[in-house]
Amino acid sequence: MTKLVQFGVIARNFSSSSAMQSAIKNVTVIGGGLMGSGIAQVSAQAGQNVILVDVSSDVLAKSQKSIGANLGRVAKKMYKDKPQEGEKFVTDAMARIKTSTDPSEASKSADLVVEAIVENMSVKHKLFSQLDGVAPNHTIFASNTSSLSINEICSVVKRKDRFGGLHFFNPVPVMRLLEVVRGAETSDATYKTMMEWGKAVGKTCITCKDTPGFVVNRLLVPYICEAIRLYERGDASARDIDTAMKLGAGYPMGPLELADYVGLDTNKFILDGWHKKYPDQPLFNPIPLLDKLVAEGKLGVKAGEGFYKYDKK
Ligand SMILES: C[C@H](O)CC(=O)SCCNC(=O)CCNC(=O)[C@H](O)C(C)(C)COP(=O)(O)OP(=O)(O)OC[C@H]1O[C@@H](n2cnc3c(N)ncnc32)[C@H](O)[C@@H]1OP(=O)(O)O
Ligand SMILES: NC(=O)c1ccc[n+]([C@@H]2O[C@H](COP(=O)([O-])OP(=O)(O)OC[C@H]3O[C@@H](n4cnc5c(N)ncnc54)[C@H](O)[C@@H]3O)[C@@H](O)[C@H]2O)c1
Repeated sequence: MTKLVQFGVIARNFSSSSAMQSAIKNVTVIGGGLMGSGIAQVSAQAGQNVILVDVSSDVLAKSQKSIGANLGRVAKKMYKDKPQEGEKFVTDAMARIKTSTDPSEASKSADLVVEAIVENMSVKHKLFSQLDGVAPNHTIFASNTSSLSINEICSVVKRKDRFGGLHFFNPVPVMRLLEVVRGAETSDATYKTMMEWGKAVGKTCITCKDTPGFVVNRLLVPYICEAIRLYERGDASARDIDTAMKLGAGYPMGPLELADYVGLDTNKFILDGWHKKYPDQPLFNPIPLLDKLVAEGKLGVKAGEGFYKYDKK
């Protein structure tokens, strides 16, 4: 029995110039959280058929709601004076997204599988080894990992030449960068297809080696961690640290606001993983305050509280 559920009522034909530039037509996104829902949205916006997968149907329902709202924001801008066309844009994109709780079933017709599940090597291994046996031969596998090694993630699959990293940024519909990560065995053809697909979904792509944090997170995560340490020492208030970096360095968000936005659990997963691998690097040392907040369930915006309090969505 198929577990695919289509949302959006009317499926209309869609042709977009961006969709024509990519060999990828069918994308399966695994993980329907913060990142997966954004990746599903930009893929559908670009005219691709998307299956969004999560273990939780509640998460999928929440994703569906947020994708609808975010598409509405995009449509408002794109079709300022043409609300009917804006409405059609939203309906068409929504109709291209199906949801599923069965990763194997959902990968059977995929040209590309983008994984955006929890930042944990053994959970990612379990998923990819399961999918390797069921996805078609030509299917490219990609991970949206923030910090784990692409070579290590793909060690469990046979298709190492058809595996790479596609690292998006939060919020996916807004952030223009995509880091395309080449593993040791990623083929030229796979790399080229990933770059073309990235452009087709509207991103500016850069090429990264499989090094910890690639480019952005190798710089950004130690910066966020230093801000948490500064706050933990009592050197300044959270508000003042954030104001300082917004007004003094021109960042759109301060580091503690950004930590809440990314998710304190994700920040902790990244730091713990790097500390384990590189115990002599003091920038990667554990931070007791971060550990405490995560243990208390204060994971940031998504939990309603982190360094700050938020309205629960
Ligand atoms: C850890 C990981 O591996 C890597 C990461 O992802 S690190 C995190 C990277 N991300 C960042 O650094 C984000 C930094 N923050 C920002 O750029 C900005 O604060 C922000 C874009 C999130 C919000 O901007 P802000 O001006 O405060 O709010 P807001 O006015 O609501 O949004 C700005 C625009 O984005 C749009 N927008 C915001 N969120 C959106 C979403 N989820 N979907 C679609 N559009 C969205 C708004 O409609 C608005 O558009 P407009 O200016 O044309 O009207
Ligand atoms: N949060 C960020 O700013 C950010 C930015 C770039 C990359 N990333 C990376 O993207 C990935 C996802 O991060 P997120 O912030 O979206 O996390 P999230 O917690 O918002 O979402 C993860 C989702 O994956 C689901 N899931 C877990 N195991 C699964 C499985 N086996 N099969 C299907 N679904 C499963 C969970 O139910 C959850 O809904 C992580 O690897 C993270 O490091 C995060």
